[in-house]
Amino acid sequence: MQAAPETHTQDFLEMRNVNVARGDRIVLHDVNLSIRTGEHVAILGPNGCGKSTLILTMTCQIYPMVIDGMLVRIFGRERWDLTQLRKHFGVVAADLPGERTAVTTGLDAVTAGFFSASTLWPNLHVTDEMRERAGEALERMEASHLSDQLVGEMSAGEKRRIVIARALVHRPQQLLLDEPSNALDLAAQRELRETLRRLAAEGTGLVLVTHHLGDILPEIDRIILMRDGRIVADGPRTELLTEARLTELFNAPVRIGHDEEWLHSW
Ligand SMILES: Nc1ncnc2c1ncn2[C@@H]1O[C@H](COP(=O)(O)OP(=O)(O)OP(=O)(O)O)[C@@H](O)[C@H]1O
Repeated sequence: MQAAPETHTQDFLEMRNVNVARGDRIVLHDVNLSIRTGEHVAILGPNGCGKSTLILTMTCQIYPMVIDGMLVRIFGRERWDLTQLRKHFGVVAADLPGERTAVTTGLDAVTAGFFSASTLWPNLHVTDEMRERAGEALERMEASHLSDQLVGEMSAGEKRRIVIARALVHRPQQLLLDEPSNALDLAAQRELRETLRRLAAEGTGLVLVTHHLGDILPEIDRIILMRDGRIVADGPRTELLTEARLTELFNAPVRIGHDEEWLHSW
């Protein structure tokens, strides 16, 4: 059975006057941003411009500087118990979390997502409902056949499906993905795009950080361009995904090719 995402009537995100320091430097400056629940957004910008920091701020893994007028509201609330908040969106990390046993299967790795753990350590209390929902998440990723396969023996593309399934166990309505196609071969990139399109069609909002225009699904209509820790443009793809805008953003010549609704750059 396919699980529908949980529905939220509140905006996924509202940020006002957000400044974030890392180390002894301010790396996000005066960010103002709203994202509706279920909205699809791609964030682009040169290395080090603050994209991952912005995602970490959205997921409350990093906190902004406390200044007058600063606001971060997630699903309508400024204060969250983090364990509760994690149930409301899914975060697709670059890889599965590090430590696991030699016998961690696909189903174990996905079920461990309920505990933000790398595997099902003996002290974790796994309920039948958790196993069932982990099975549903694998099904949604068309990855049920990976349930019993050892994670250590999976290909990069197969592991990426497991990583996304983990992020889906709480049936989130918003999924945050930071460079999801990194290290994937051409077939696995294609699989990933098809997977994300399916999730988008089911109503899961995608917030995607990427360096590859090919990752920007036709469903993603809103583009945010960042440079030097600032949002420098926020608007429709037709206006922002142009050679002129990207050449200016990356300070280097960017050429864009079109293949129906898809773009690629070189
Ligand atoms: N743990 C850290 N401690 C101190 N500074 C950091 C840390 N992580 C990142 N930074 C700095 O914060 C700035 C923004 O980094 P961030 O990772 O958000 O950029 P990014 O746009 O995601 O880059 P990339 O495209 O290379 O992944 C960079 O100048 C980086 O050097």
